[in-house]
Amino acid sequence: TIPADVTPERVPTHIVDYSVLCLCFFPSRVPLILVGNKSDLVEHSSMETILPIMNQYSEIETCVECSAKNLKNISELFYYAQKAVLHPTGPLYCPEKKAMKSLCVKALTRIFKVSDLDNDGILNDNELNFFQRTCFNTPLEPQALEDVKNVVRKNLTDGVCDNGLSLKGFLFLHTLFIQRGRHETTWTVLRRFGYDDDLELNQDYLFPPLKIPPDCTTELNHNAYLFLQSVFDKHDKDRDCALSPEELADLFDVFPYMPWGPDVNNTVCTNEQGWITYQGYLSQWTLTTYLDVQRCLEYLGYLGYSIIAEQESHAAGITVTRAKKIDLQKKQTQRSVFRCNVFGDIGSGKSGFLQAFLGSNLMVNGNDEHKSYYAISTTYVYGQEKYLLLHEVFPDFDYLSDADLACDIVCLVYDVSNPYSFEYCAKVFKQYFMDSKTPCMMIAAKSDLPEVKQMYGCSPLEFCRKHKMPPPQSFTCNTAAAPSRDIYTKLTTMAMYPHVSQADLKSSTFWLRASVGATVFAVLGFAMYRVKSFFSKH
Ligand SMILES: Nc1nc2c(ncn2[C@@H]2O[C@H](COP(=O)(O)OP(=O)(O)OP(=O)(O)O)[C@@H](O)[C@H]2O)c(=O)[nH]1
Ligand SMILES: [Ca+2]
Ligand SMILES: [Ca+2]
Ligand SMILES: [Mg+2]
Ligand SMILES: [Mg+2]
Repeated sequence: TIPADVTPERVPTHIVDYSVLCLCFFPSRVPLILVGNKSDLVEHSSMETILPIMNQYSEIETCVECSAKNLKNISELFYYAQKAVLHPTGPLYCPEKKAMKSLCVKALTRIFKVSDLDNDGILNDNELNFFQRTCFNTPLEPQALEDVKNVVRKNLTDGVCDNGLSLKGFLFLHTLFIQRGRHETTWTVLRRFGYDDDLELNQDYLFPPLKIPPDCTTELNHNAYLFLQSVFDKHDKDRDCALSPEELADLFDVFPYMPWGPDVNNTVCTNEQGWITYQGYLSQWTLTTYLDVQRCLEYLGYLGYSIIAEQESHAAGITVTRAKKIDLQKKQTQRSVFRCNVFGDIGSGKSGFLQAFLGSNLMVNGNDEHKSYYAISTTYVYGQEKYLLLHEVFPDFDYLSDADLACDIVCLVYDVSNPYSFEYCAKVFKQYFMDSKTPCMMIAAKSDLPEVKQMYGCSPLEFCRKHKMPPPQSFTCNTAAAPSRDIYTKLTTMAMYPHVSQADLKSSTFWLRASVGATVFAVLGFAMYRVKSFFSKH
C-alpha cells in the first residue's frame, strides 16, 4: 500500500499482484493503464506500436514504459493510476475526435453562463477572478490572466472579445487542459459546480438536507432574494422590468428543462404584453419556496446560488418559519407569506377573484386557456410588504386534502346573482372551519349584478354575525380599470393577526397598537428633520 501522505493526490493506493488475471472485455468504465515492463532490457521505445492500440481502446487512459530494475517511471505509473481513477478523461474527451464530449461541453457551457455575472457573453477580468477564486481558492495573478488570454488569442480568432473570454475561448481552454493531461483542472471546475463523475448535477448539490418541522412554512431569506434579483437584472436586457419570452428562455438556459409553464403567467403579475414582471418573478419564486421547497432548492442549484452567493448550500437561502402554534401563542408573526384558501360553488367567481389580485379585470382574464389555481402577489400591511398566496379550492367536498384546509385565512365566495350559491359557503364553514382557529371572510362576488335573495335559512349577513365573521365583502372584477385591492390587504391583515377579533379590528386601540411600527418611523422622521434644520440654521 502506498500511504496517502506520500502521494500528490493524497489517496492511499493498494497494489495487488495476481497469479492470474481475467480481463473481461465487456464495455466497462474501469480505466486501464497499459504498462510496458522491463524497459531496461530494450534500447528502443515500443511506444510507436502501443499508440495505435491506445487510440483504439478509449478505456486505456495512458501507456507507460517502466523498469522495476532501475525504477524508471515506477512512481509515475502509480501517479497516473491514481489520476485515472480520480480524474478520468473518458467522460470528458473523445480521443478519436480530439474534442470534448457533448455532455462535458454542456456542463461547461452552463458553468460559463452562471459565471457570466452580467450576461454579456464574455468573462471579464472580474468574473474570471471570481471564477478562479471559487474553483481554486486562489486569485489569478494579473500576468497569469494575460497569459491565458494570449494562449487563446493565438489559437482562436474569437476566443477573446473585449479583453474577456468568450464561451468559445473558455471551451477551447478546457480542451487544451485535457489534451495536455491537465484534466484535473477541468474536473475541479466541474465538481465545484456540482457535477458528479457522469457529468450530472449531483443529488447532494441539488437537494441539501433541510428539516421542516410540522406547522412551519418555508420562505426565501433576504440573501436569496438579492441573488434572484441579480439573476433577473442580468437577464432583463432591455430594462423594462419584465421578462420577454426570449429573456425568460435565456434565464432558464442553465436548467435541464423549462421549469415555468404558461400557467405561471396567470399566477403572478404580468405587464400589458402578458410578460412576467419583476414583482411577478419574485412572487413565483416565493410560491415555489412555499409550496415545494425541494423544487426551490433544485432550481437554486441550477442557477448556482450557493456558488455565486458564496453560501455553504442552497439551504442557506431558505428560512423555515417557527411553528404557527407559537405565533398564535405570542400573538405575533415573523412570516412574510400568508396562504388564503378560496372556497365557493362552481361558477361563483373564485377564479375572477384570484385574477383580480393580479390586476386583471373580467375583460382581461375571461379568455385564457392556461388556468391557474394559485395567485400570488404582494400587499402592504402597515408599511410592511407581505405576500398573499390565494389558492382556489376545487368545489368538490369529497376531494378536500389537508392542504386545502390548512391555511392562514379562508375566503368563502358566493355569487350575489345566484340564489343557490351561498348554501355551499355555509356548508363548508360549518363542516370545516366553524371550530377551527382559522379566520374566515365571506365574499359577496359579482356585486355589479343585481343581488337576489339567497335560498338559505338566514341571510349571509345574519350568518356572518351569528358566527362572528366580518360582514360579507362586496366584490366585483367586472370593472373598467383594475379591480380594487382593498380586500386583499384586509385578508392579509386578518391572516397576520388571527387572534384579533372583529370587534378589535374595528377599535381604534388595535390600529394604534398595530401601527406602532409606523409611528416609530414617523418619530424618527421628525427627529431627523429637527437635526437638519438645526444645521441649516447655523
Ligand atoms: N358580472 C360578473 N361576472 C363575473 C364576475 N366574476 C366572475 N364572473 C363570471 O362568472 C363566471 C364564473 O366565474 P369564475 O371566476 O370562473 O368562477 P369560479 O368560481 O372560478 O368557477 P369554477 O372554477 O368553474 O368553479 C364567468 O363567466 C365569469 O365571467 C364579476 O365580478 N361580475
Ligand atoms: Ca460578463
Ligand atoms: Ca425585459
Ligand atoms: Mg509475482
Ligand atoms: Mg375557477
